[in-house]
Amino acid sequence: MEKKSAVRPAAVALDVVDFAWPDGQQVFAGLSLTVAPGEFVAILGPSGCGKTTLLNLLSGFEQPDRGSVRINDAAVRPDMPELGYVFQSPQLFPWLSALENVRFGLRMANRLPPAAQYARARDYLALVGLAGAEAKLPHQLSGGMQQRVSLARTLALEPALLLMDEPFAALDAITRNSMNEETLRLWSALGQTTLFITHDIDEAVFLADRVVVLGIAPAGIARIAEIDLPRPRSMRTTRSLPRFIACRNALMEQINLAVQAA
Ligand SMILES: Nc1ncnc2c1ncn2[C@@H]1O[C@H](COP(=O)(O)OP(=O)(O)OP(=O)(O)O)[C@@H](O)[C@H]1O
Repeated sequence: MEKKSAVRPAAVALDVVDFAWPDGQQVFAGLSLTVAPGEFVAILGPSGCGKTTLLNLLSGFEQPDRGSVRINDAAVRPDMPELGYVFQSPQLFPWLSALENVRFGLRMANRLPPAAQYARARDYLALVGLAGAEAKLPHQLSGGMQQRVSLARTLALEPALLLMDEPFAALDAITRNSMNEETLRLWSALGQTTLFITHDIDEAVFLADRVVVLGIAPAGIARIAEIDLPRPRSMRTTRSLPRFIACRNALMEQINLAVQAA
């Protein structure tokens, strides 16, 4: 697929980050992680280990008590144009068409005249496989299609860093598999740095260049696994590779150890 944009992917650096909630619960102590421009990193870990908190720190919604979170060498702020988010629920406006939902972010960013906003919104809807669905309202779309609209809305802003918080957790297994392939197709076309939170070990291994396993808070990073499976990846071939199976079994073991250690 042809590149749609000249996204310059962002570098991410968390440097010895401490974070506790106001009630005193420590989630991270001395957490450090760097993500290279264009890298796809999955964050995996048991429930309550701090995955969403980590994303909130990376997006500047929460501030560390100590240490720093930097995007392209600048302290992160929630309004940075580099940042794009995709959440578990598509969060579409029910009264706006698919096209207007995608255009919404562009309208808010106010960087393009209206005709160019519509052109770009159409482009990104087509890119996620929804050409022809422009006029549909969210309730006329399946769950998977709604999540595609949400993805198109975020991608249309051409973020340098895409933060995805369990984006496909609410979808059925078949739709989820096709969204995983779609995510890789879009990532290789657009090239943005991506951090993808998931509970699902297979999903993490299938998608990522590296999988970061978090232990129960405040353990921080329990393991970082390099996933050197060949790209492009597909469900059918990648998931049956012996290396895929070995990698996911090793990660499963690691997560079990993290849970037992808590
Ligand atoms: N706003 C908050 N105030 C106080 N504690 C919080 C808050 N949000 C989360 N926590 C606590 O911080 C810890 C980490 O929560 P977080 O939601 O980041 O975990 P998670 O790994 O994303 O969990 P899950 O996989 O279940 O979504 C948990 O113990 C949680 O109870």
